[in-house]
Amino acid sequence: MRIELLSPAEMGEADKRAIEAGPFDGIGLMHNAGAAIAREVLARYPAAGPVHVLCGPGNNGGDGYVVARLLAESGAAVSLWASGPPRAGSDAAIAAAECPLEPLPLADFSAAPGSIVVDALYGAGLSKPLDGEAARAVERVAGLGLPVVAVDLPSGISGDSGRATGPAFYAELTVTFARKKPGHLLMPGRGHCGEVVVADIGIGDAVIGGLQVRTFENGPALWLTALPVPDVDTHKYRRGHVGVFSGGPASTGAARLSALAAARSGAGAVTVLSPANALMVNAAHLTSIMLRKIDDTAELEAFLAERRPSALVLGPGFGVGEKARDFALAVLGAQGGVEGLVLDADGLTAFRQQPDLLFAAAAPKDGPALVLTPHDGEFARLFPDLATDEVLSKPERARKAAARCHGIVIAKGPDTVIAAPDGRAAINANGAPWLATAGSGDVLAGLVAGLLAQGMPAFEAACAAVWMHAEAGSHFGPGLIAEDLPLALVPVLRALIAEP
Ligand SMILES: NC(=O)C1=CN([C@@H]2O[C@H](COP(=O)(O)OP(=O)(O)OC[C@H]3O[C@@H](n4cnc5c(N)ncnc54)[C@H](O)[C@@H]3O)[C@@H](O)[C@H]2O)[C@@H](O)CC1
Ligand SMILES: Nc1ncnc2c1ncn2[C@@H]1O[C@H](COP(=O)(O)OP(=O)(O)O)[C@@H](O)[C@H]1O
Ligand SMILES: [K+]
Repeated sequence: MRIELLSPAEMGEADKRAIEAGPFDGIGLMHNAGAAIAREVLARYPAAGPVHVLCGPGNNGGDGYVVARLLAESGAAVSLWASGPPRAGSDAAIAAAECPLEPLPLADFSAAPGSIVVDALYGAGLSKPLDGEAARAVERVAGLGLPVVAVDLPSGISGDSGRATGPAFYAELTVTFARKKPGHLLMPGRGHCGEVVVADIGIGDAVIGGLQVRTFENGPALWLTALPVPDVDTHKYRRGHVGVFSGGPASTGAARLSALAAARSGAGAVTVLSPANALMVNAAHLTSIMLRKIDDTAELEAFLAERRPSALVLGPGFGVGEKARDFALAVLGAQGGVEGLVLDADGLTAFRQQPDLLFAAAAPKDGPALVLTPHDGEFARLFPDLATDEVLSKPERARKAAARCHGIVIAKGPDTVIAAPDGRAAINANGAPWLATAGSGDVLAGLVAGLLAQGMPAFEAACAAVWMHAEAGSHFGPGLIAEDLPLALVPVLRALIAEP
């Protein structure tokens, strides 16, 4: 799988370098792009009524002129609507000159029911919200309920951020070129794209490789080789030991969900670290998972020294306060052995007044890795300036947050972004809304810790956990509750670790 996600600027650069490298010049790439779209339209809508191709003034429109010509040559009934002529001397102007159809003014756009729309108004070059005749065309197409095939991106959607700053088409199918763009995976863009097909238009892998892209679609290709598989001669403590802090007697379930997920991920041993007053309730619900009393920092330090856990989860159901801060700082300051700390939920909120205290503690390079798993609300508590910066895309926010906290940030949601301080970012797109259920995040936190404990590098562990969690949830589907997720991980792991 080709997992790089190209920003519109990187796509422009790829285009330029591909033209320099040959064999295709600009109009050659445009012919390939138009041919790929025409092929998809003919394959998917073989009995289609009239096809209406809407062309903008740039190269996205240029692709549209190629599509219109090819569909007309194949015998389809095609109408061409343009918002104005392409710039003289551009590739789009060549494509328009090659197209025998006379464009009608976009302002007059109308279509009969049963028609299909090819949206070639704006793609990578979208620079402002759609307005005027383009906005009206979006409205009319939606009003008529016509299926839309988008060229590169549905017009109105930013390829960088997935945002719709104004009206935007809802496509049934989006055909993009060379690689997906972040806007195909980020919300609301993903919801506008329908199915996304990536067409090869002659931009080689070497060209993409030369761009040093730092944004990826999350999937096994990004981390499978780092996924821990036990050696034949392993023993349970070599498979990693995870400690999960429990809250008080009325809020212990979240920690047990994390603990179960850590165990299912393959950690050899998991211990719930419980305050004395919650030991009985935890004991009543734990079997393979161990239990230990920890009420203060001294007891925590004794546990770290004696039992040498390799990763810890702090936050689910824990309670917000000084104890959460003290424990997190004690884990981050632990000498040797601890691979990582996953801070979730209350563990994040506990630092809302003094986020710098947390970030400074995570700064030393030889200390435990810090992984933060905020949903939008928690993100805003730790990074209020980034959360309210309307210019930043979700990956840009997560990257800046990761650099600031010296840790991995898992910015959760339907389009979870995982970012590392070194600038890598992955966008996850295999989730489903069934995952939006109480306790689902607790399972994710445990899963990350389980992988960290087994020695997986933090960015890869975070990406793998997010993908497996989403895969388990979307396979399970309707009726999912968080208790189901740890067991639902089993078939996902089995498929990933299957013998070749
Ligand atoms: N590898 C590539 O980069 C290739 C790109 N191709 C096509 O080229 C497209 C990019 O072309 P362009 O860079 O010309 O960009 P667009 O065609 O997306 O936009 C063209 C121009 O419209 C103006 N504009 C943007 N948003 C507007 C708005 N809301 N209202 C009014 N005017 C607006 C901009 O100033 C921009 O210069 C891609 O999306 C793709 O379809 C293909 O031809 C094949 C190869
Ligand atoms: N609409 C959605 N589509 C896919 N995944 C979602 C959606 N909404 C939430 N999720 C995922 O579900 C989990 C919810 O975590 P969180 O908000 O911490 O809930 P909780 O605290 O109840 O466990 C996250 O992994 C998030 O990415
Ligand atoms: K488009």
